[in-house]
Amino acid sequence: RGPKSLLLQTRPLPKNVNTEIISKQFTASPALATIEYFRARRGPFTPEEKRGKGHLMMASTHWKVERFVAIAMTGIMPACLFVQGATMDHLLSTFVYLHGFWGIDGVLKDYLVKFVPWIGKVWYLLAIIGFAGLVNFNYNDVGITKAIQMLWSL
Ligand code: HEM
Repeated sequence: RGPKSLLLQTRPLPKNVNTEIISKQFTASPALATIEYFRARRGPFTPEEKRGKGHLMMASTHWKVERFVAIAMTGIMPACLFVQGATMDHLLSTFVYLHGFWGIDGVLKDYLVKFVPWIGKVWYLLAIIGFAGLVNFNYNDVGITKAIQMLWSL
């Protein structure tokens, strides 16, 4: 976001913001500001951002959903070996795909969006095409579990 980055803004925060609670506002020399520009943004976040303005859910709720999905995968992965079929294939693909999607999405948002603002749209497009491919594979081929087993037995 260049010089408009929240980190580099010097305008005062709204009166209702408790600066003891949120991160200190950034003020620095141009040299330090350049270094700061290349760091991933970890705040200060505006109250609107914390509430998840423009998003479907609060960031903390999203974080919990991500962890729920990651933990669920530890059960779904071995379960697929014992209970096989289309339902398990779709469950496995959906959970692993969601996890991988959010994982990469987070890395892109933390490190790349700042330099390539449209990268998120490319990622969403790739992700939709990729997921469609997986669903197609589960419907019209041996399914993801069987495919992994076949790969292992090579
Ligand atoms: C049961 C297996 C797995 C578990 C329990 C698991 C768990 C986790 C957890 C807890 C995180 C968050 C780490 C953090 O925020 O500090 C994470 C990040 C991530 N995971 Fe997994 N994961 C598993 C398998 C996978 C697989 C199969 C993929 C690839 C599709 C994957 C891709 C990622 C990515 C891209 C990140 C983000 C890395 C980052 O932020 O630097 N994970 N995983």
